Formats: sequence, structure tokens, C-alpha cells
Amino acid sequence: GSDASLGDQVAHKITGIDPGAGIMNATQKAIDDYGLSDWTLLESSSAAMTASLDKAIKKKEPIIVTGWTPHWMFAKYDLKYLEDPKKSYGEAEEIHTIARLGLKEDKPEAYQFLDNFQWTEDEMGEIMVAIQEGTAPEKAAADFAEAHPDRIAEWTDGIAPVSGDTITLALVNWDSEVASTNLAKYVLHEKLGYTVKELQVDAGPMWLGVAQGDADATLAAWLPLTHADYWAKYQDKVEDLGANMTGVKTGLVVPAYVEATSIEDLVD
Ligand SMILES: C[SH](C)CC(=O)O
Repeated sequence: GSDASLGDQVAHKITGIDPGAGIMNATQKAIDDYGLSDWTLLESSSAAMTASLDKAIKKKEPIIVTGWTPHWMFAKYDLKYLEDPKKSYGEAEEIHTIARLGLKEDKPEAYQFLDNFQWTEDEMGEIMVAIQEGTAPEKAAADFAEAHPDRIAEWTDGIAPVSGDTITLALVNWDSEVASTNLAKYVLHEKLGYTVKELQVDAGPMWLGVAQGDADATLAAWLPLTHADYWAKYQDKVEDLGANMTGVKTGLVVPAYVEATSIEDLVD
């Protein structure tokens, strides 16, 4: 590599995603924890971050992005997490399903499915990669359901279909949550008879929307650390249905050709 520090090579910039995302708070905390005072976290979006990553990798240039697992970028590129010895990004995280208060009484069939639903990184990956390769999200979800009838049966076992009730699912446009929300949409509509609406917003309005009942549920709650601030604010106004995926993580991600191995290497 060149003599310039990694910081100089990336102009002391970390390429982030949408400002309301918890990973952005965690990254600000990492900047404080590791004394990266001369670094800047760029706010953009999940799609803009992956576009910047693609551009840098095509030119074999260094880049540092806010990344998370599961994500299709790990299947597409040779990437690594920078070690986080100070645990600014926490330990193993989970993605939770959060329901509005009263959903269990109003729409027990939808509630039961959402409570049952839990899947793996590999299963989410099938949908996420298909979408990234150009399949429409609804089609990618339908294809997954057709390939895994046993799992669909497991999640809907004993639930009687309804006729035409509406369910609104809130999400943020993160690749992982586009996959899980489209699968839930497929099951709720095709198997349980609901009309499903999506409320695609930033993380703050997503939590507020469930707390106020504008949305019935979200499958996009990253806990315990990533959305800790939102949980602290809304925990009495929502119902946590538990994890829809365990063993997930967030952190700073670089192409494998970047020599740094730890966030500590960013200190000039
Ligand atoms: C899918 S992103 C890690 C979630 C978040 O940062 O709030």
C-alpha cells in the first residue's frame, strides 16, 4: 500500500447509511471511543453506501463503510469487519419483530404468524441475493416460499386464514429488512388472506409508527444495542415479539485489500 495512512487515503471519511439508522449512532460512539476526532461519518443511504463500495472496489481503492450481517455484499465482495475491541458495536445482535399494542386482540392470525416467524441468515440471503441480482422483491419472496413450503407451513401451522383484513408493516429500506418484510408480506397475503401495506420510512418514524398504531408491526428492530435509543423511548408503547433472526452484527467493513484489521488502526 501507499505510505499515506488509511485515514489520509479515505480523507478521514466513513461512508454511512441513513441518519436514523442505529449503526450511525454506534459509529459516532466508535469515533468517540477510539478517539477518531478528525474523522467524519458521511450520511447517505443503504443504496448509496453499496454504490460507493462498488465504485471503490472496482478501482481497488480503500473505503470504510458501516456494514452489517446479513448482507449480500459479503457474498458479492471480499470484505472484512474491522475488529472492535472496545465493543462500540456491541456483541451479537438480534433482529426483532415489534407489534403495536392491541394487535393480538385485533388481528390474532397475523399476530400469531409474526410471533412464530424466525429464520436464518442463509434463508434471508436467498431472497436478498435474488433481489440484488434483479428479481423483484415480491417475486424473490414468492420463489423462496415455493422452495421452502415446510418453513411456510411451520410458521402458519394452525392459523386459520382471514378474508381481506389489512396489515401494515413498517420498515426502513435496508436490504436485510426488504427481504424479511417481503417474505412476511407474501405469507400474510397468499397464505393468511390479508391485504398487506408497506410503510417504508426512516428508523425513527418506523418505531413511532408502530407505537402510534399507524403500522401494525415491523420486522426491522435491531436489538439490544443498535436500536437501544428507540427501545428506551417506545418500549412501553409496543410489544416485542422476540427475534426473527439471531446472531446478526454491525460494524465497520473494508475490502479485504485494505491492510487495517482493527478500528484502532484508524487512529493517526
Ligand atoms: C440494518 S442497519 C444495521 C439497522 C440500523 O443500523 O439501525
